[in-house]
Amino acid sequence: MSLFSSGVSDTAKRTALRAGLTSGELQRWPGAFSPLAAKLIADIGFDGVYVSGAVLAADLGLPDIGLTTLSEVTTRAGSIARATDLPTLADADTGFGEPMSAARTVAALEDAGLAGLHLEDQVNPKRCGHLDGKDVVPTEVMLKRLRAAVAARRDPDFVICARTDARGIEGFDAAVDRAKAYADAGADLIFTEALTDLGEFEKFRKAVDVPLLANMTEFGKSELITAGQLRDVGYNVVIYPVTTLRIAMGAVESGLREILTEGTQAGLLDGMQHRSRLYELLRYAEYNDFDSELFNFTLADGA
Ligand SMILES: C[C@](O)(C(=O)O)[C@H](CC(=O)O)C(=O)O
Ligand SMILES: [Mg+2]
Repeated sequence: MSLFSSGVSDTAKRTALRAGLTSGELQRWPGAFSPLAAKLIADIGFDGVYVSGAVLAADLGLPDIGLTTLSEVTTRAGSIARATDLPTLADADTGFGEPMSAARTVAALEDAGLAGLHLEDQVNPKRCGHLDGKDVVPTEVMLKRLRAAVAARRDPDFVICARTDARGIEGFDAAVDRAKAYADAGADLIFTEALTDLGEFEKFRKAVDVPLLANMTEFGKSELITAGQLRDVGYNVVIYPVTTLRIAMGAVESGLREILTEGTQAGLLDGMQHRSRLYELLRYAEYNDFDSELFNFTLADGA
């Protein structure tokens, strides 16, 4: 029975994530801004779920500048991970402090049912990797962060992804050098932040032999490259971190404006997720196995 939480064990999800990384197929992980969005991502047929730090902060009404705490991230990421049978990777920013905090972050996210996390080499306070003015710590400092994280891991299948923000600061070659050092320190996956175009993704792929993750965030420094192109150059994972939130908020904003001017939401019904689709995603009818009084209604046409 997997109504109340995922039917797939944490270990099986981590094994699935690792199998995806070595499958030779591009793994596609959209960001889920909520547990419900994670259910939709699985239903549509994606390979995994991403929990974005930027989205988690925005959802709390905050900018993505390292204000969110380990507890906030663990609680929300855990709720998202539990809502789906897919593996979920969480954005752990810089690890919420010094290396020992990065280690504790691994323990907390393992306990919360995540399949993996990523740690980045930015200084605190961090900022979005696609903004100017960010900075990175020396390689040695990031290696301490990573080694602490790797040492804290109890499930050997829990994936530790290292993100380098160095491309926009120290240049492409420095980013490659850092990626190699991070892989040597035990990172299973490298997040190549803010590369500019397909040529750079291709060059990065040729320069290292560890699994690579591409960030297709909108309105940033990277050209929006298709899954087919990323697959062809040999990338292993693509995330669409903020995309579902941007889509939803775009629709919410225009809908709110229409309600304000028209005085009704009647013209918006076609664009809405129908009540019946929501109930399908929530598996509402199956809760009847516990209590047959729960789903004893029929939905009115057009309701
Ligand atoms: C991937 C990212 O770390 C995130 O938190 O989702 C962000 C995305 C964004 O702000 O567009 C980042 O690239 O820094
Ligand atoms: Mg982030």
